Amino acid sequence: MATPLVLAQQVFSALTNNLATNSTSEAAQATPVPFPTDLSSLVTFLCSLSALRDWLKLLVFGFVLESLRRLAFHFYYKLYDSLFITATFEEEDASYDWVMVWLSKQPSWSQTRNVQISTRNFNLQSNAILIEGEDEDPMAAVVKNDRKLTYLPSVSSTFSMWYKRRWVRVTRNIRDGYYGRREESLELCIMSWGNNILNQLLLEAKKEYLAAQEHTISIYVSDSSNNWRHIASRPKRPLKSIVLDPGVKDLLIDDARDFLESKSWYSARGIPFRRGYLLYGAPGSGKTSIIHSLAGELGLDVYVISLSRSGLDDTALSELISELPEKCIALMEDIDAAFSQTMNRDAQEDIGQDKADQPPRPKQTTSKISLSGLLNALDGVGAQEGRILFATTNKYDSLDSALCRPGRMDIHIEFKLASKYQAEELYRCFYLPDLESEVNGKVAEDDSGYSTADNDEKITTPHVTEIFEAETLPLVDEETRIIGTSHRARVPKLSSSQVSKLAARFAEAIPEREFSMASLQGYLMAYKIRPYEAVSEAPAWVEKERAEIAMKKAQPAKDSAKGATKDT
Ligand SMILES: Nc1ncnc2c1ncn2[C@@H]1O[C@H](COP(=O)(O)OP(=O)(O)OP(=O)(O)O)[C@@H](O)[C@H]1O
Repeated sequence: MATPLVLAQQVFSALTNNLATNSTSEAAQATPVPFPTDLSSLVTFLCSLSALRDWLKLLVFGFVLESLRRLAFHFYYKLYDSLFITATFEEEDASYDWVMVWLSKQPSWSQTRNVQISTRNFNLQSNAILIEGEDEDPMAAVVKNDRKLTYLPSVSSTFSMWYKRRWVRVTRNIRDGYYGRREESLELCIMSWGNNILNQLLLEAKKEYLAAQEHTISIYVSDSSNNWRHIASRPKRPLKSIVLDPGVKDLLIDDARDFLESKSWYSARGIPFRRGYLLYGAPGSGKTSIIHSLAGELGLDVYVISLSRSGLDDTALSELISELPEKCIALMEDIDAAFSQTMNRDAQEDIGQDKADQPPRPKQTTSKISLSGLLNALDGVGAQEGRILFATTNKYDSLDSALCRPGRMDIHIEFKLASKYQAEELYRCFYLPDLESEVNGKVAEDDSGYSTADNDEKITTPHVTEIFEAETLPLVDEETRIIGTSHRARVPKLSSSQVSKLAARFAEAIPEREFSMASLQGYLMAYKIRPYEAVSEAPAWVEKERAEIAMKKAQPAKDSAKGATKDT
């Protein structure tokens, strides 16, 4: 049997003979080359083969070339990194809006030859962004809050601009995200050694944005991918415009303010820095309104957690709550509605036990949230510190006591139907013009809502209704009937003592705790410019409403009686 050494020698001699045949050297053909036995002679031997030598040269040359290329790129990126700061902003992030608004305000954009013209307001109230000269447009003065035009960087193109004597390259990209969704991003590349310039730019953009948002609150909801998404900015509602029983508003605002200032107190005692308020009671009594108003007063954004959102389960809810920012209002409206069955831990046992003589009714749930999932999300390890939770419900008694206990819901406030006091205050809110000026920080003389009519002396007479009768909408023709009041009509100028007197009379006509504030507001809206009639016609309205409510109550009884007759 041939040993490996013998085999190697045979292969070697075949190879050398072959190489020798190809070469022209006769001598090489005649004298066989001895097989090298040590390493150095093997290398010398290999190098003596010219083809192999060429391959080796090529290999070394390629290696050196590739190394040089890599080195050059390495130094290029190093230099680029130290010369340029690159920042990317994703569309769903708030910082994207800041920078877009900031960019739209840069004068250099109006000089650019390739821009996108947009009417998007980036969640701002209209006039925060606008193109030069738009304010001088006479049309803009008439239609005050129309959509303003802005210059924006066009998509997928690159622009250069100067910021504080630094060269900045702006690129706006669009790519296809999940589920075919279009995802936008913005890239700023600033030529600067230090990071400070990026911080300055961001601070400037944020400051400008927040200044423009001063009179608004931002509302966020969760989207189908379980991310918080900004959906709207609403004007702040003045606390004054919400009429609650005496002391309720003060209690809420003082408590929330004190909580926000007590972070160190909580951490010193190891108590989770969270506060929960449960507002319950009659529909249309101002629960949601006071929450939005408080958000404005405290300068917090509102994050609406819709427990009945499809696809929301315990894990997703936990994730959502843990992603709340520090210091915000989390709002869970109609907390009972996520669970169509009675919302307590013994719910399973309750199923079908409403009526002993009937077969159990299968109860449907629209939500995948369980009560324990909700409780864990509210105060589990992932729950955000510093948040204020507001939950509202019309069915207080159906809530589980675990959900309502202090630590989760620290303060429970009942909202009842309107008292006489609330009716009186609501009337005053409606007809006193001061409130309007407080909201906008100026007197809105030409706003149709509360501005004065130029026929003062006529209006203050007791026969004022006749004047306004003439201002209501005329009949267009014989057949067309229009019900309502023209918006061109003006409310009469009333002194505060007159309003007080009328408000007291109005409150007299409204029964205690029988109607919701929302229905009273609806009634007063119909008499927006007729304060005297709002008072004189209130008793008739009360009777009409009572009759309607009685009829609605009687209807189900009638229907079931009809059903019973049919069955027999
Ligand atoms: N106390 C109040 N003061 C002033 N306006 C009120 C008050 N209560 C209700 N309203 C008005 O009624 C409307 C409905 O109010 P809101 O949505 O706050 O009631 P709610 O109690 O949250 O009702 P629901 O329980 O049905 O959600 C709003 O337009 C609001 O302006």
